[in-house]
Amino acid sequence: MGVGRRMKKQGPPAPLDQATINLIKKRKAAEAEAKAEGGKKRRKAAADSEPEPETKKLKTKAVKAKANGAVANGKPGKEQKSEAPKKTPAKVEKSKKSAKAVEPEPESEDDDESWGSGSAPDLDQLMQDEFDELDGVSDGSDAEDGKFDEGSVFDSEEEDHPREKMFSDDEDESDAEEKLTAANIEGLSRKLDEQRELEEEEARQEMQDSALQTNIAGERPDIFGEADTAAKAGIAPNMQLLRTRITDTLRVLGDLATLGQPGKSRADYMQLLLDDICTYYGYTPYLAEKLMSLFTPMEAFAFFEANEIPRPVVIRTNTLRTNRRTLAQALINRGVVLQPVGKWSKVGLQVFESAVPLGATPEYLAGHYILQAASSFLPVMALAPQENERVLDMASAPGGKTTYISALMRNTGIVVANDASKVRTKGLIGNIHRLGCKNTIVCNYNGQEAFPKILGGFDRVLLDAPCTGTGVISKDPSVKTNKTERDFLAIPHMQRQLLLAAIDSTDHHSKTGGYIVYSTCSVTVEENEQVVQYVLRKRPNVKIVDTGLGSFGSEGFTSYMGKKFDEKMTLTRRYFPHRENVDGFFVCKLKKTGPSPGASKTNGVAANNGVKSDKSASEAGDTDVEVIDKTPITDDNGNAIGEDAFGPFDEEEDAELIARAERNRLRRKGINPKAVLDKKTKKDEKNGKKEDAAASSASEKEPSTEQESVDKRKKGSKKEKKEKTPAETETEIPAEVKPSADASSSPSSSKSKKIKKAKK
Ligand SMILES: C[S@@+](CC[C@H](N)C(=O)[O-])C[C@H]1O[C@@H](n2cnc3c(N)ncnc32)[C@H](O)[C@@H]1O
Repeated sequence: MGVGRRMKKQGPPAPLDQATINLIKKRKAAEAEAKAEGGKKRRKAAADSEPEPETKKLKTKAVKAKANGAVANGKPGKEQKSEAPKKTPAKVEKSKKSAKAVEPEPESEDDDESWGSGSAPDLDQLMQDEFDELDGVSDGSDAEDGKFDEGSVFDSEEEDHPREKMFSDDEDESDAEEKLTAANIEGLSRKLDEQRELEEEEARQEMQDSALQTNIAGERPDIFGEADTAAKAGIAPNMQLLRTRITDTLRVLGDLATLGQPGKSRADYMQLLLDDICTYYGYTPYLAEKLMSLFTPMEAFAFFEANEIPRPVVIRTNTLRTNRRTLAQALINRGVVLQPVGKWSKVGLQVFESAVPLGATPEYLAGHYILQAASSFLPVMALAPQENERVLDMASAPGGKTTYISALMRNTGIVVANDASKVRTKGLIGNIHRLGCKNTIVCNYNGQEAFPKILGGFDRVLLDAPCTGTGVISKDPSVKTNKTERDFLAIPHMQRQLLLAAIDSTDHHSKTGGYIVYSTCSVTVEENEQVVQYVLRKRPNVKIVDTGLGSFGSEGFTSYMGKKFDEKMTLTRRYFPHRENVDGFFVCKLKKTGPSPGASKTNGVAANNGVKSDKSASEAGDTDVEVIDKTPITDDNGNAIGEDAFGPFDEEEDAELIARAERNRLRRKGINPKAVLDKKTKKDEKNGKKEDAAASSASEKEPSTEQESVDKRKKGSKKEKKEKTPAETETEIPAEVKPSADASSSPSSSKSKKIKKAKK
């Protein structure tokens, strides 16, 4: 298949370039200083290239504001960060690679820089390949793709749906890049400066690291003594000292035998590290421990650090309305400094500075772009929706992914955008209108209950599940303290049920699809691999398949804390702020291979298909989940067959028909059905509970009828008995067998309730 073909050729997207943003900020600060001192030549050159002096002033202000924002964001050590960005070994390594990657091609376009921190060893060559390939692909064709992988996914789709035909007359991509770069001359003029600064920073960091090494070499730092002293003093911790102790502890943990103090175990150091991280970064011990368990101590530190830094701002061109070149030009004219997010994506733009609010430009209001985190593109790229398909976005508000799906489908087919929150659907509807998505229907259901009961048989389903948000702490630091143990039980439970519903809503006979993508913006195993593992047990009719996102990101875990997961979990993808400089994300793609087996039901909805939950589900201690697989039944050619094409029989509907038949039967016998109803049931009937009322009152509230029935039963033939409907049995049941009759009535009752629920 085409999925991943382009990715193979062009290589994975490089991480977003935070270094460039940091450098721009630093450069601006230095620029201001230099100006105060009389100015520096190279800054003047940059100033000369600035077409509009007023805009430049504004930009400088914007940068300062940004820099201040960065300082204000995250309590501890912020000043330190803004002055000399703290670099973990991983970051230093990235910087090295970045500098190397950018260096050989000074004349190349901005893209190289924006992805210059890529970790791929032969990034230059990969970039070159990407660039070559762009010539054959139109700008608009990929425009819907996100900043990162969109390009590759989109390309993968092109084999079956050559979108370039629709948009190939947009422009020559190489020309577009050049024009864009020329227009964005300021960014280009900084390139060499930035490269040099990268190298300088790298050298500084190395010196700092080696100095630190020297300090502790040959001695065993008394880290615990420091901690005790501070604790005894009862004073607020000095953040600078705390940070130093964290790095010291990390070093000791790296060589415990040499540096560890006698009598102190690894666990002691880990506990100290955990405590210090909680104090320094402001996490609850519960969450800090959970997050630390995902990494080595050193990498955990890098992760916590990355959570203190905002991710790069990225916008996605909406190709339903424009193309990237036109958009970039328009924004540059407004004083936005940007560059293409990567050559493999012709729609993503990384924004470095903006003199105007990006959420209020005329282009924004006209729906030419949407502000969208780079990682948000990944699930949609993995979903790879095709034109003319039926796609369900099960938890869709505010619609970043929905609108992307819609655009990838070129406004063809149908996108059902659902969200359980009515309030949030307002934002969703706003985005759909603004971006001009005309193939999208919005609905407001609890995904667990509504699908596939109300609607099923989709070619593809995206479940971008509600989650704890541990991947987006830089955006929402409240996650550090407001997520409790209970959340980490309740939320994964909901995610499991939603994913089961997503699977059951997918048409495994789809000629073009049959795929489900599950994603979260959380990094915990409970919300990711464990959820997938659960549904693999519950639904043997799905398997994990390649996301098509190439080697970008890390593989999902195949084991965690003694738990073993499906070996294909390596096909799932994890993204981390400190590795890829994107929000933490998880993406898993599933392929449905057959109809869902009878399984279980959650949310207290009684099973109505008579199929019991499977063994594994019971073992897992889950409540039963009702499964109504509305996958159309088709012949070998995939053509729908007769009535079954609309799905299996609806037992709830049948129950209503049976109850009606019972009322008619009573009438035929000369009995007024209403006469057998007591006042209560009459009230119920008025409220629409006719079936329940008829059943229960006939069996319990009408002694004469019941007695008559018993007499009849005594005399009656076996044949008559056999002919009785369940409702009849219920009506005429002898007193001694009432319990079972009641039991038989209760599903009917619960079914009526469900009918009403569904109707609502
Ligand atoms: C991660 S957000 C979705 C973001 C969206 N996919 C986007 O790209 O803009 C999760 C969404 O799930 C919705 N949600 C929560 N519980 C749900 C449920 N049971 N069924 C459907 N949607 C639900 C929330 O209202 C929230 O909007």
